[in-house]
Amino acid sequence: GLRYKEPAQSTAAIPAEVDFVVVGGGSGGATVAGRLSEVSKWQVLLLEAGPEEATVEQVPAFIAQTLGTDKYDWKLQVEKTANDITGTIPRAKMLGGCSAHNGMVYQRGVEADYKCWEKAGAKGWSFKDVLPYFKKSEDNLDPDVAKNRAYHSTGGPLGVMRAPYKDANAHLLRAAYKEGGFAEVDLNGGHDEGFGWSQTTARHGARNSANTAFLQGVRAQRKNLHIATGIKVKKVNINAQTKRVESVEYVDRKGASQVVKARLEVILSAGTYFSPQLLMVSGIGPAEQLKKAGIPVIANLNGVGANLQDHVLVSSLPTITFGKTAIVPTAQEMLQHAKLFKKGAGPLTTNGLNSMVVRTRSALQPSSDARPYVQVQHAVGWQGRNLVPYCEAAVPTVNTTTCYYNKVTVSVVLLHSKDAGTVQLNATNPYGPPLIYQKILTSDQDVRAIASGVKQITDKLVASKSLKSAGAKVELPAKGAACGNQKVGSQAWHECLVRANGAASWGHGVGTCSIGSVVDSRLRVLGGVRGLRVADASVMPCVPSGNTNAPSIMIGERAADFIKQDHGVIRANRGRA
Ligand SMILES: Cc1cc2nc3c(=O)[nH]c(=O)nc-3n(C[C@H](O)[C@H](O)[C@H](O)COP(=O)(O)OP(=O)(O)OC[C@H]3O[C@@H](n4cnc5c(N)ncnc54)[C@H](O)[C@@H]3O)c2cc1C
Repeated sequence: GLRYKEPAQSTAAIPAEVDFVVVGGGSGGATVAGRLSEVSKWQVLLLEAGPEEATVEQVPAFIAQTLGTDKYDWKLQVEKTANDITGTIPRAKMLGGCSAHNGMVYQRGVEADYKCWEKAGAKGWSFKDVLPYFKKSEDNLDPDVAKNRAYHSTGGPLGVMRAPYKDANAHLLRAAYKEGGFAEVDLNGGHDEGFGWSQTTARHGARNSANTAFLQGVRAQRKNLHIATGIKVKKVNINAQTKRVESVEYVDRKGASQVVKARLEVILSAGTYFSPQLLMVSGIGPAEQLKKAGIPVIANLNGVGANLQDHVLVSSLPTITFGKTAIVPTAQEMLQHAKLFKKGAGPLTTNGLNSMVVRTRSALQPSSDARPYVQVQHAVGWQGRNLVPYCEAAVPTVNTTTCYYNKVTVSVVLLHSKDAGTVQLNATNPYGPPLIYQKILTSDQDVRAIASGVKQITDKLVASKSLKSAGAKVELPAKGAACGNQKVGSQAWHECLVRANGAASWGHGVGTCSIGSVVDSRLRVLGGVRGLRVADASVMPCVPSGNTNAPSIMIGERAADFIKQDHGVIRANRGRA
């Protein structure tokens, strides 16, 4: 019932000249392109390096199918440094960008996050300023959530809903967090701390990426919207005298270099790792780096590639093995699930235990910081016996067991770190992958804060009567050899485990083209450059206290409004254009 078909690839011709070129069709770019193309007199071209969105990812139970694949993932490598953690960073390479393969969790962050943005120079980006743009996109499909009109709205292009299906183990987890003293709240409804069924970017039980929300429905009708996938942009051509953007250079499907002229503006939405690289190869960035790579300097902006902030997932985590296996379908039931999915119901509509989110302060985070430092999500897994996995029967590329599980890893995440990393140009191969230097757990403060978060959550789960009485077993994080002399379960033991077992990026990198140092508050590139903006996660000066897709889409919404205002299409106001 679920035979998988790859989407047809676009062969659209690329015009020689347009009004706007948007580079990158991810959360920010798809939103900008969709919104700009509402103005019928404007010719808008969206260039995306990856293919069309992988349809398999539209089934929430199959999230992460495309992670690590050559076709749909950039598989970025982190550079090795003496005391830092290396590894790969997943980054989607397809229309929809990371919104097409992420965990679907919809979070906006908290008010204090946007205070941090304003403090960094992002004037006019307080929570009060950005809320209308979150609401502008939103079509909240849960009436009990949507009725809170101060925070939510309906009718926007982006479906937001809780997964319609929750299995028995998810309910058990809910009981455990309640018992642990967490308030069950709407984490997008003005509450900094608490827990709840997570809101997800979905409609009718299926994923709603920025592509399916902002482009898919209008693509065929809008003759002024040109979308070309499989097209990698090489650089932006900027007049060295006037510093005005003239055109975009890209590699066509046959591998030849081509140029498209941008009459009004170019908007870079290639994401946190590629937007700064594109600026640098186009002559905007730290002069020293550009000179080393032989690139003529148009604007010496030291902020380009700096301030890389991310959420950090530690490796030493508690696990819960449940007494019962959730969702073990027979062949007959699998077919039933496929039929239910078409109606927006059943187990295929859930992103697994990603459907439960906890956000809290760490007991050992800096007390002066109003932002919560700890978020908890859950990664399901299988432990025990062999079986023919459900997902594997349905789709060809599978690396998940979301479809059934008896075990969950409690994913504890550090939301704010002391140090920031960098994205740098590779002087010997400036057009190849950029050099990524992360700063993960490089300070004692970070280790203390996250170890305390793991301890807080673990202690509550271990003490949970609901879990115990249902036969679930909570196991402490695996013991590192070096931690034997610490008391098991103590803060010192948790800190030791965090140091011994390491951590990784949670895929939420931001900040490398920050408002205030690379772009101004209207997202225009600084340094006297004209006709160039950045609109994606890279402009966030501080990483939000929550997943970063919704803020990236909000940035896309604002960028489109700034452009419409600056070109006299709408008046300078907030909310709907
Ligand atoms: C595995 C994973 C799970 C995540 N889970 C969640 C979650 O559950 N909830 C959440 O809110 N956030 C999540 N995130 C983060 C969130 O999805 C991202 O922060 C957000 O999508 C970033 O949007 P963006 O527009 O900045 O970049 P992207 O969405 O990455 O878009 C950039 C696009 O530009 C294209 N591009 C790059 N270079 C070029 C070029 N030279 N020419 C043409 N195109 C180019 C890329 O192919 C890509 O499509 C997750 C991220 C990952 C990686």
